[in-house]
Amino acid sequence: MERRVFGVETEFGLTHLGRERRGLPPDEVARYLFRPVVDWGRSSNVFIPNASRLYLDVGSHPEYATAECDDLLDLIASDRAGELIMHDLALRAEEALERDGFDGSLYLLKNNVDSRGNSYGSHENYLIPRATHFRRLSTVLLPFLVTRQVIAGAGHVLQSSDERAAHFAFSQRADHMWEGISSATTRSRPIINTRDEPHADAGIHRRLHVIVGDSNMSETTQLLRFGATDLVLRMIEAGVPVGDYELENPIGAIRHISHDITGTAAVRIRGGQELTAVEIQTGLLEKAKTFIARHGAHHEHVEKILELWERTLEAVRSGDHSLVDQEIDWAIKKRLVDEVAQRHGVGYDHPKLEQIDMAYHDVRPDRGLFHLLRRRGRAASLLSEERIRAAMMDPPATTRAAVRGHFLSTARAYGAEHTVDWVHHKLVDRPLEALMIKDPFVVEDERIEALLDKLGDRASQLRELSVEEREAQGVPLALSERYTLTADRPHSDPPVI
Ligand SMILES: Nc1ncnc2c1ncn2[C@@H]1O[C@H](COP(=O)(O)OP(=O)(O)OP(=O)(O)O)[C@@H](O)[C@H]1O
Ligand SMILES: [Mg+2]
Repeated sequence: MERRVFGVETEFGLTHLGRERRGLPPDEVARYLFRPVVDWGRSSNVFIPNASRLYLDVGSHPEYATAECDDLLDLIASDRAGELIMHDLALRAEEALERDGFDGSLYLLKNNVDSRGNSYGSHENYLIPRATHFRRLSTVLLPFLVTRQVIAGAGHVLQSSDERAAHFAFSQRADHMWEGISSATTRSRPIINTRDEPHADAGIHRRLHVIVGDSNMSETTQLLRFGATDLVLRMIEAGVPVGDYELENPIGAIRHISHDITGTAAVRIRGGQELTAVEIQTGLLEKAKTFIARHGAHHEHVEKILELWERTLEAVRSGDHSLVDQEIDWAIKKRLVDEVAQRHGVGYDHPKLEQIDMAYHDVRPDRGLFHLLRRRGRAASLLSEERIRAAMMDPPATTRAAVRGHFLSTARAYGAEHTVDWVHHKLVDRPLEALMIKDPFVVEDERIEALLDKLGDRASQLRELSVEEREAQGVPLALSERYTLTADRPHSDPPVI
């Protein structure tokens, strides 16, 4: 595909530590966290003005799903905005908890395993042509995803078990995957989920749902993760030969690879050959380089992605992790963990190191260890704070998210009850005029404008609020109103006779 739509869903871990007493259980804390969301949207499943989705299912892992993005930096900005939105909610929840007599600290972690061993996800969504051959997904994409952890894993301090001693692994998620490709999400947790919900024209497109990834803190790692996956998909879509790396046992392989930080663990390819993760990734990288040399770069970050991909593989191959220890999560984290281990003369089985692993993912900017490292110049970034803050409020401009954001903001300004999802737009008073946008690349829609026109004369009545005005609203920034009505509400109460 020339242009592709991307989206990431992040589930967060939540812990409340009481100052004197035990903290509240996570599901209760999650309800506190989502109180402003429910007040704002009367539901714990809402689309917010930046066109992304906030969602609290039963249980305790609040989720943020980015709006549809067709630009990788927009995608990373929207995902990072999600962290700040959750952080904003966490600060308010902490205050509310305190008011109710539950003093203590709330920890919101963008990671994939809690201290009790539960796993939660970071799901990627890629728009792909319906015609993409399923077989190529299992022969090329699956081995790519199984081995991708060596370039994009978040790193993990694994405690000792019956089978092995405590050690540092590439991935948090690898030990929690149970199947290669399947339509189930929770029970068997597959690497690629085939549940067919394209949120697009099902005759043309599919939404590829990848649920194997680790949540990343590092923006550069995210660029590599999404960018390299996009490149592999492009080669699959173009039908070019990419080599056959179909794995004999993808789930055995993903664990085996994760647990061997030297990158030398070999996995068996169907047919008997044995290859290491670095060899498989190098094979795919070389094909991608050739593909780009022949077809040209399709966006401005391709060169950077290829360069970082190569350098990361070199870091694993040579054992010289300093090649990427500011850009790739597992290497940034490992350097920190190793320094602490050395300073205290302890091994990976020491609880302190497990704590550091967790604290790396703390989204709180003034407490999280990743953020601390970034401030100290030990972790690279790609985006300015302004861009991330803007992404908390504004939808991406180049996909239908722009229409959704505009629809939502306008309907709210008029106090008109409405419902939206990825595809639908409806004013509750006009149920017969519900509108669908199946093409995710649409950025304007006359039908929606006409529907919104029925709310009143927008040109003279709506005034866009400045960021300062929106900040002054006393609600989380992501939930602030974008417009105010300059005239009286057109739908005022009916006259009393
Ligand atoms: N046509 C599309 N192609 C690719 N991604 C899409 C498309 N439409 C929406 N997306 C993205 O897919 C993600 C959908 O997230 P959502 O959590 O709603 O889906 P889900 O995981 O299938 O549902 P649930 O979490 O309820 O099981 C979002 O990040 C969104 O931006
Ligand atoms: Mg989801």
